[in-house]
Amino acid sequence: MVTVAVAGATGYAGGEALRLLLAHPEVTVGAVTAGASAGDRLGEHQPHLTPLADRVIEPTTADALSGHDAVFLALPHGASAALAAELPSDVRILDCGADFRLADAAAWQEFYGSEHAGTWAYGLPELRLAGGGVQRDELTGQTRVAVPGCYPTACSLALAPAAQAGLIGLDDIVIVAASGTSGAGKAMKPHLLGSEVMGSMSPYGVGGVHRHTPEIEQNLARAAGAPATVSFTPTLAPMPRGILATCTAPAAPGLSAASLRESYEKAYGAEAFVQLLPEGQWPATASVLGSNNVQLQVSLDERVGRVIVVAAIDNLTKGTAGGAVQCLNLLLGLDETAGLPTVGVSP
Ligand SMILES: NC(=O)C1=CN([C@@H]2O[C@H](COP(=O)(O)OP(=O)(O)OC[C@H]3O[C@@H](n4cnc5c(N)ncnc54)[C@H](OP(=O)(O)O)[C@@H]3O)[C@@H](O)[C@H]2O)C=CC1
Ligand SMILES: CC(=O)N[C@@H](CCC(=O)OP(=O)(O)O)C(=O)O
Repeated sequence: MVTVAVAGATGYAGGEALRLLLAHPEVTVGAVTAGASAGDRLGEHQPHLTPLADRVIEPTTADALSGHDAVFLALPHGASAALAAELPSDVRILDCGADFRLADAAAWQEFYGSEHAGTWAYGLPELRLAGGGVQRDELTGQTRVAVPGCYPTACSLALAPAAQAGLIGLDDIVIVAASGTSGAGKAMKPHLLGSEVMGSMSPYGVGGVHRHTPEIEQNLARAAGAPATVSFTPTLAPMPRGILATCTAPAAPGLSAASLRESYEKAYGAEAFVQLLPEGQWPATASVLGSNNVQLQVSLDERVGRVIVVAAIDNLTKGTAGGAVQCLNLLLGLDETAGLPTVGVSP
């Protein structure tokens, strides 16, 4: 058994990590830590995590987190670097925040407005890479992993096979994605009040300013082996969980619908968590909730010459905590699927 501590245990990402870790056959949950809620019982904040209801939340310090085989950091952006520096180098750290996701320090500065902390191995195992590789191979032997953002998980897995195979143009990629409100975390924000969100959908971060834009571009450039530019527009949907990403790009000259589909079958046919749906069936967030699955459908709009890929994930499972557990399994040499649900909870 390995012991895993969770920092940010009272938040949405930390809570989902604990839900999954409690069901993991090789894991014992160690320290649970947070910020202002330190000293409370975990059950006051995460009543669904019944086996841990009486655990007392500890302050988030290196002392509380050290002595574990692995640590999940589910803290606000900017909190990870200082903590990670204080933890022994052999402790596996899975950072659910953004601090170490980008390789380009200038892009970090532009989109996050702070000093770049560095770059860790990127935790999206199924990401296809130029030259025929796959990101999972780069995770073996690592002790520090940057878990992807929720939108980049859905959007990158949607378009990477086409980018890798040269089936799309890289300079006119357009993505519109809807997210459930848990993507924004638990902290109170006026635009997330129930009366603002229920029964309404609205865009935010419009005009190329959302911080996931450079992360998606980075992933697609790695898949294609050439720079990619993305117009990304997120929208807020009146549901607690789920992301539905509609991704389109110019089709390469002469591309047929059959060869497009074939390239996705080839890329993801052996993946446990990525399912290309049967022709005519479209992804829906309700079909993936609570599971670590990514459901995809591809189409060729021959009239305008564009490839369309639609992807659905649960932002808290595959989009954060499930992705982190998947990476933990790889770091530990366990079955990549250990402890991870592939069955959802619809409706
Ligand atoms: N929600 C999502 O879908 C996704 C989230 N992420 C990332 O995961 C991380 C956590 O997000 P999320 O769970 O949504 O956020 P929440 O706001 O729901 O939770 C934040 C957690 O961090 C703790 N915390 C806040 N400030 C401090 C501090 N100064 N010191 C120690 N602990 C602190 C909070 O504890 P307390 O209760 O005591 O305040 C809480 O446990 C973020 O980096 C986010 O970007 C990544 C992908 C998707
Ligand atoms: C609905 C909503 O607000 N979603 C969040 C994305 C959450 C996510 O993936 O988080 P990090 O990159 O912050 O880790 C947003 O758009 O900022």
